[in-house]
Amino acid sequence: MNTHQRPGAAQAPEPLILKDLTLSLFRAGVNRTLFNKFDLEIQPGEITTIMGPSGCGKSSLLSFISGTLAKDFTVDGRVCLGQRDITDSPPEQRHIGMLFQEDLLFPHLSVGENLGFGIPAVVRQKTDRKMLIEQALEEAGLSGFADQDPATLSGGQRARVAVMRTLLSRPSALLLDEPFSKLDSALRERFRTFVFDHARAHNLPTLLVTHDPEDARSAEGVILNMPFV
Ligand SMILES: Nc1ncnc2c1ncn2[C@@H]1O[C@H](COP(=O)(O)OP(=O)(O)OP(=O)(O)O)[C@@H](O)[C@H]1O
Repeated sequence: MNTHQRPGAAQAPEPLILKDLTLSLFRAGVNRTLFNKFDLEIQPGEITTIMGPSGCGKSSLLSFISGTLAKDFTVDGRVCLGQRDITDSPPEQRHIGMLFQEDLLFPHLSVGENLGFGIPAVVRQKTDRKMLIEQALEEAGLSGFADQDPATLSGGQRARVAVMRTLLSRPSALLLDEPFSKLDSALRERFRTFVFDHARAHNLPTLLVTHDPEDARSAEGVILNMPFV
């Protein structure tokens, strides 16, 4: 798949940068440091993988980047998109796309409505919403599915809709929190390729967290192993 600028794309791609991140948790009288002066830079179109066992802090790192970290944590450090420091920005202004283990499609909306949900107003003004949805469905191999109820889709089809919905929101970076772990092995292989190809085609700096070495190998980027402290 070639890198391409999509209609209505918001801005030039920028690296995702973490500077001097220290993240700790105080619980039952004990202070536990998950990250200590951690630095990371992911260029547009690159996929970096962080691997580590359950509970080491992978999801917490993604929450810090997306602005949804719980108040229980003590944090120091900055997160930037290129020159833009977004550390203190509310989540909705960060434009960070996320994919999780669960596809989180809205059950009360059709497939097309799910896809249309996140399209930013600025994109809708410039580009026909229906055309964007149809284009996304085609890319997901789901042409003609717009009016369908998400519950009628297979797991793989739902997963592809979730990816396209995230991309339609025009994110500046993509965070992947074990999005492959609930899929069976044949589907997993194909879905990995689908996600990684799209992340690169959209020139997104992408951070994958996983405990599966095969996910990390397939991403074909830098692999970092936790714990770091
Ligand atoms: N809101 C919270 N309040 C207190 N502790 C939390 C909170 N969220 C996570 N933790 C703790 O922080 C630590 C890191 O959790 P996190 O979910 O980031 O790990 P993880 O590496 O993503 O694990 P997994 O692979 O199981 O998802 C764990 O000890 C967890 O219990």
